[in-house]
Amino acid sequence: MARYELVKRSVALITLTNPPVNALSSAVRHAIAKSMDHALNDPKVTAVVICGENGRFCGGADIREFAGPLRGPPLVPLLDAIEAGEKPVVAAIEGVALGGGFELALVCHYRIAHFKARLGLPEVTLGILPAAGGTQRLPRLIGIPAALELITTGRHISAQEALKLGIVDQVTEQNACEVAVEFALRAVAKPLSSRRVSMLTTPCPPDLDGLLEAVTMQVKKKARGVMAPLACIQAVRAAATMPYSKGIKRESELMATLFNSGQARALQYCFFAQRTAGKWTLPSGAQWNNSKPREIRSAAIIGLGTMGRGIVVSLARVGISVIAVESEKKLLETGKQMVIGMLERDAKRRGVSASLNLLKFTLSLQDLKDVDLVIEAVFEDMALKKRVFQELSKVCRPATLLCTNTSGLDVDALAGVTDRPHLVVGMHFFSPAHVMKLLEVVCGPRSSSETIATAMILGKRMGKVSVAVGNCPGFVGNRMLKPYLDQATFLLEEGATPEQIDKALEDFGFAMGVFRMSDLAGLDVGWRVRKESGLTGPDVDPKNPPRRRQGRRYCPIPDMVCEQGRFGQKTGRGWYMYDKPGGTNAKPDPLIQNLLEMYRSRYGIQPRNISDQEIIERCLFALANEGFRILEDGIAARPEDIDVIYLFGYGFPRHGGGPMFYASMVGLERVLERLEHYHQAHPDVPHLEPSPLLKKLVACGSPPVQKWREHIKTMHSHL
Ligand SMILES: CCCCCCCCCCCCC[C@H](O)CC(=O)SCCNC(=O)CCNC(=O)[C@H](O)C(C)(C)COP(=O)(O)OP(=O)(O)OC[C@H]1O[C@@H](n2cnc3c(N)ncnc32)[C@H](O)[C@@H]1OP(=O)(O)O
Repeated sequence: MARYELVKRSVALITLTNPPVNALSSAVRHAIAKSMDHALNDPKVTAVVICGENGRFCGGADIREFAGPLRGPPLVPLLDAIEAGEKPVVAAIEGVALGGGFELALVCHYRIAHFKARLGLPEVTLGILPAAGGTQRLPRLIGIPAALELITTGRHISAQEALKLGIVDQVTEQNACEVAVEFALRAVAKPLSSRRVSMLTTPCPPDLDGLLEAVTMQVKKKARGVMAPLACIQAVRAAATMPYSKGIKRESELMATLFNSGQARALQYCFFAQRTAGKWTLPSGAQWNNSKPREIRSAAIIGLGTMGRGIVVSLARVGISVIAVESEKKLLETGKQMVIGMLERDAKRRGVSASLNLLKFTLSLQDLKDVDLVIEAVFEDMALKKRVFQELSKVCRPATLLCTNTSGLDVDALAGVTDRPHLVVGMHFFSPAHVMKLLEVVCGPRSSSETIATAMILGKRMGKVSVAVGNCPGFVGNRMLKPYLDQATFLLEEGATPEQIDKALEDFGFAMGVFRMSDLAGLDVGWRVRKESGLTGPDVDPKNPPRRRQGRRYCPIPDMVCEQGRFGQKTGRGWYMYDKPGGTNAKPDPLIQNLLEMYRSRYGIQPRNISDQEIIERCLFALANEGFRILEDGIAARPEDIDVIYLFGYGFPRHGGGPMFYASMVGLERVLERLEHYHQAHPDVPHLEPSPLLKKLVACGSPPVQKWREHIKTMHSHL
């Protein structure tokens, strides 16, 4: 767990050896304590260097240990002892120094960083705070404003920024351990008192209260209802107003309030869920670590609408040559100018040059014959997509992968019109595709493991979180959206307003309420889908009762809104009104109020007061209920995948963990009971009927999310 060597005859080199990130597990803490004791008591040793094996200093505390009882030497006294030692200790930071790893570096008397190293205190992203002295030492070292920013955001910084801030003493392009050993030899016999960060006086800004107040407001606005950043601010205040000995106690008290909180559990779950999601498996045994992806050097995108443009940018900025195809000259020219603008702005922001030389724009599919992979991003129309895939089959070389960006159509039906169904896969990007991190990789029954592996790795290369899902209408994300949207519109019928529903969801932590989100996405998309599926429009049988379709409750209000030409932000009117078409400032619209009132009186609905609790329960439990069905159907392999999709694609708050984790946190028994209650009240809404898997899990004692898989007996996995 830590290697101890004597180098240059008098320097003790302590190397943390806990792959992959040298996390500070109890065994590592024990080994550090033992090694330090040895070094400080060996008269041959004049200085100490601490580094990490495999070019990684330390990724912080072992997060997996947080779920169990605390064992091993506690970190704070261990780190205090290193700082208090009478021999100079130098941290040789390569790779990462994060969280507890950064706090370990802060107790060393000197810090040498490799120029590629990254440092940071990301604890806040895990729902906790840097509780090994980080909130007390960093402000003393770099001042309150900079420390506050780093601690409340969890942002990683480069070695160069760390040098500028005064966190590290030297940045090197050479081997950081070797440089640190030489540095340590030079530090022998120099006084250490000024190098003990906990002994420094925190440089205080003139208006400390004003600054803390401003940061508190900022944090509350950005992360509504999230506890950890607020606790971080209080801990930093202690660093400014208390001696270290008291400040560290305050840090520990604040940590105690966070450590076992639901938010911390949810955020730590998200950390691992995100990493689990990339580990796809198929019933055949093929999986992420035994399937070889193809190397993709060139790609083509068909369609330069909003999605197509975002996909071109995502590919080009990671060095893939892209041929972009449109059907008309004018559309091609407009798309080209927009892509170039997006790439230039993106490059400017990242301080690199725009990779415009990788782009080619064409009207001819014939130009695609040599590309490695094609992503179709044309209009959401099955017949059109089929024509494109047939054409691609003829044009592209036999080994070219054919992908579709459909948001819910049958991927296998598209595969069926090609000469290579095994090379067809869905790559469902989320709008705007160059910004949103989620990629659903839709595995058709005939998609080969090599095809899936290639799409998954390509997503990762583009900086996306790729999740493998099965092929069914709407896949995972959009399939679950339907019951969620339905509940929101039923609540409108019953007496709620769009603002009330959105506020309840935003207070819960969603980036945007359901109606604001729909306005942003465009209301016409769903309207067209409903018309195509016979739910609205001229094809609806007039004998249909007005608020029922296909044997279940149906709310026509969204259709009525669209009939008025209100398609959301793009038309300046939707569920809300905006200053202008394309405006983003949503204001309640009295016309919508009128529409709702007229609608209710027309159907004799007596509006009632609806509580926020009912809004949250009906929307979120219906969402999770569909998630359970998706697991039963084998469309998602595990609840973590569903949660990751909702976290990265639909703005579900991370501190809620995702719909499935949230259901488990509320308690499956309670979710079941509430769904039964609401289904009894609304028997014509099948989505409220508790799914068999939910019932089964409750019958099995409501196991934790990570164990649900053991209870899912899927006969026909789509993965
Ligand atoms: C009433 C009760 C009172 C209780 C008081 C309790 C007091 C307890 C004392 C606490 C002291 C606090 C100490 C400290 O302040 C707290 C911390 O340090 S929290 C941890 C902070 N660190 C991080 O957040 C870093 C997390 N890791 C990363 O960001 C990345 O992994 C990385 C290091 C940048 C590397 O990225 P990649 O190369 O892309 O690799 P992966 O991310 O895929 O990771 C590989 C592998 O490693 C696992 N892993 C990574 N970090 C950790 C970790 N810190 N602990 C455990 N495991 C980790 C990751 O899950 C991957 O695993 P795999 O998927 O391969 O199984």
